[in-house]
Amino acid sequence: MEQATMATVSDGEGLSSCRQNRRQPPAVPTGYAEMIEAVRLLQDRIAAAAPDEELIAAVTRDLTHAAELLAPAEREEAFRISGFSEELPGNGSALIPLVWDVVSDASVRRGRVRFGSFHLGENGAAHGGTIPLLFDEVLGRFANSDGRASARTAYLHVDYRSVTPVEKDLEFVVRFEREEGRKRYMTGALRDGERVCAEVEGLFVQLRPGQP
Ligand SMILES: CCCCCCCCCC(=O)SCCNC(=O)CCNC(=O)[C@H](O)C(C)(C)COP(=O)(O)OP(=O)(O)OC[C@H]1O[C@@H](n2cnc3c(N)ncnc32)[C@H](O)[C@@H]1OP(=O)(O)O
Repeated sequence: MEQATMATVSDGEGLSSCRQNRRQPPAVPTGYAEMIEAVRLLQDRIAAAAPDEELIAAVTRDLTHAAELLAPAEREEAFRISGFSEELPGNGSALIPLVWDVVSDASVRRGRVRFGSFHLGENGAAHGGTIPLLFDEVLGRFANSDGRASARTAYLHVDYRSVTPVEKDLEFVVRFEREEGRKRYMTGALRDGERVCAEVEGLFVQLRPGQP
């Protein structure tokens, strides 16, 4: 049985990774980032398409074939790559809106994000559920950074200030406000240029030893 090891991974910017309590994921194989990009593109194309029956049948056949190819490569969570690889845009998860250019110091983290057609709600605006998804990801990673023990989201309070456009590069900023015992208080904002799209306040609670 493959053995996982505990490890701390540097993110290359002098900040400790949030992985100190997790098993180190496998190295990212050549071409993996491109595969996830292809999944993102597929999600966006499916969301944007109104295909006819012939095209639906062809796409279903090819997707089923791709799923069959991947089946033998399934691994336990500790050995998976998608969603766990901080070196990849969006951590290699096609669920999370694409996040990149992330820079941070001890108390502020900034980056860019792009919601695709996959995340569309209506009228060019991102679905309301995708915005807490983004915030949970970027606040959660920051809350778990810098050598801290694992903490989980206790609450996220999201204020939708104006519409969040899809297919446009947006900016986010996240602040590590304070730490009180096991509680880590975070805030954040998502902007389209000068316009505030959404704001968030979140509490992350450090897990007790053995807490699931
Ligand atoms: C490399 C890693 C990268 C990770 C990035 C992604 C991060 C994504 C994070 C997530 O999405 S986690 C998944 C979503 N969250 C959950 O599934 C959490 C489910 N809930 C729980 O597991 C527990 O409720 C939780 C761990 C959050 C808290 O339970 P505990 O039993 O440990 O807390 P406890 O009752 O002892 O409370 C500890 C303190 O927190 C406070 N607290 C807990 N929940 C609260 C709440 N909801 N609102 C306000 N305060 C809260 C509580 O009042 C108390 O304050 P005091 O110390 O001052 O007394």
